[in-house]
Amino acid sequence: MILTSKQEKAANHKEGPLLVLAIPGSGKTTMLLERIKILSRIIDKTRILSLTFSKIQAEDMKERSKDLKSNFMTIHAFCYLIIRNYLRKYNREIRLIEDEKIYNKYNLVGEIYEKVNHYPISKEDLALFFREVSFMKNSILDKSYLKNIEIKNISKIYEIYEEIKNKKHLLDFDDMQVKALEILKNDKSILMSIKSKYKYYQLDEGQDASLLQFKILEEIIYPENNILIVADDDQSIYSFRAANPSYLLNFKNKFENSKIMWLDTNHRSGSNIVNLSKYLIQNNKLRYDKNFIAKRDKKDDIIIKTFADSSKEYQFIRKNLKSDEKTAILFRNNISAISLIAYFFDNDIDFNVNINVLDFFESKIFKDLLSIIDFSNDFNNVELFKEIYYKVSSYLSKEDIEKLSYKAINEDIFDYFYRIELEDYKIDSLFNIEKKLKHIRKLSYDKKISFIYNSLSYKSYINMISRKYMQETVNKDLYIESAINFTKGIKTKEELLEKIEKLQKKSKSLIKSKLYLSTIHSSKGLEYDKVFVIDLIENEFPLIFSDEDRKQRLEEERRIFYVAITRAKNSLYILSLSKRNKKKVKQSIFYKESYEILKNKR
Ligand SMILES: Nc1ncnc2c1ncn2[C@@H]1O[C@H](COP(=O)(O)OP(=O)(O)OP(=O)(O)O)[C@@H](O)[C@H]1O
Repeated sequence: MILTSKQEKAANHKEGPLLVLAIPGSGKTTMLLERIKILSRIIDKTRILSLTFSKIQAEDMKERSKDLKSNFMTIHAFCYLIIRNYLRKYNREIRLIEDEKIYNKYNLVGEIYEKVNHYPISKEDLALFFREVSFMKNSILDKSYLKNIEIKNISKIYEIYEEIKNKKHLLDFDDMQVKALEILKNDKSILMSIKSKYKYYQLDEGQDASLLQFKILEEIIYPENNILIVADDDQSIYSFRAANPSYLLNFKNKFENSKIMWLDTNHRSGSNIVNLSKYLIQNNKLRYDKNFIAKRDKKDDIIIKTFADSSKEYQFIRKNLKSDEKTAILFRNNISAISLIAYFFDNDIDFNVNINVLDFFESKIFKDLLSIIDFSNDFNNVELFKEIYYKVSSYLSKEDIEKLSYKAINEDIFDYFYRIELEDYKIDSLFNIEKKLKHIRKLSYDKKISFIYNSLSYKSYINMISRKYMQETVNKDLYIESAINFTKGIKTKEELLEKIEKLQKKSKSLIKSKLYLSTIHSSKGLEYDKVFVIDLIENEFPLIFSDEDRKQRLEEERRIFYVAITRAKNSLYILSLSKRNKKKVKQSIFYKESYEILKNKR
């Protein structure tokens, strides 16, 4: 491969700080790997440290550099290395509680929450707790940040969590970074040992790094500041994880003698894809303006289409798959994968999938639906009834429910309510619910779900639930459609669990297929011959839950779409639907913007 003059100039950079701002496919990673080769003529390769944000990217770099025996690491792995040095030096022990089976951070916070609030924490609050604490630590904010988070007694829970970790020498991933910075600042000998190990530093995907991560870098590169950072502010899609691209906008002031260079030639995609991405991202205002040059001669194709429903969309995808092309089907919501997977299962099409499929089956909506179905087969079950009575408009109060403690174990809940004192309107609603639940017993799971949603008032309940379930409320039709598609024709719970297990196994297995199903976030940094960006529907993509910072959020969503379309080398498909769960839906704003750009062939 012959490097362009700009790539060559960047790859030949040696001393001092350099920021390379680049467009997608401009060979950032290619240039970084070339730079290792060039530097290794004057220094041992192991003295060059290449850092990146995600494991997938670090693996990709390693894979692409095969025989370049250099150091490629995620920032987290690097922090772990610093901590290991520290532990060895002081003969101490620290335990990671990130993914330990029994004693992990989730169990620990769960226990603390229950002690403080006297009831168990919900799955959603647990995820929110760690998301916000991580954001706070990565942004180097103090704990007053937590005051505005909607979790009961969060500050107290946080303090106890920190105290226990301190006492028992436990660390989670975010602590690892905080601790690494603390060690570098306070322990000169460890700092010096790291400094003497490496001479040149490179950071890929710099737009994803947080302030805390930049501070760690600053400590180790000082005073030579031999750092090369490559970044594309238009591909910054991790603001929720405290990515801080504004640090880079300040690069010139931060480092004396720093240089900035631009890589503006796209070597990946054909000219149609490059042009579309160029004009599309210009709809964002908060960005560096850039040049876009399309280098490849090979003709590329862009197809933009709207289908009546998702099954038509899948049929179209299937018709356009070729087994010898590396192909990605990319989506904004990981829930989008569920129906697609069900379709591929039914049609014996092999694929790789990199999402945690269990998230869907553990989601509130899916669990609620299963509880209602389970109760329909077991009218004696008080525990199940307590979970569902307010989700199917029974009008029963908490006091009514408490009376169930007087019910005989084998007595039917409905019969019990009919024989005790209860208002007429409640009795009427119970008659109705009983009749409908008996009706669904003989239906297959997909039909049960459709009936529960439409005729058992679950739809009204889901519209009213708390803001914490915004994802479910906003995307309720996607959830229901996915549940219906996945359970099509399934008659028993055993059959359903079997299918979920099969899917789980599949998501963990290594397959030779060239077809990848992925969220857009996980596709960053990667490339495919053919890319389908699916489900471009208003409300589903952009996915914005509140009006707060709407403008910025929309720009971040547009960057996500931009990452998706710039993964394609030869063919790009932009696909939308006119119906979701049999309801009319509108095309995403990004679909419309793309359509306009393509129509005007600017
Ligand atoms: N000088 C070049 N000549 C020909 N092909 C090149 C050149 N530089 C890079 N490429 C090719 O272009 C594609 C994109 O390169 P690379 O993945 O390094 O880009 P990137 O800037 O890291 O992309 P992104 O930011 O979109 O992830 C790769 O297939 C690579 O082999």
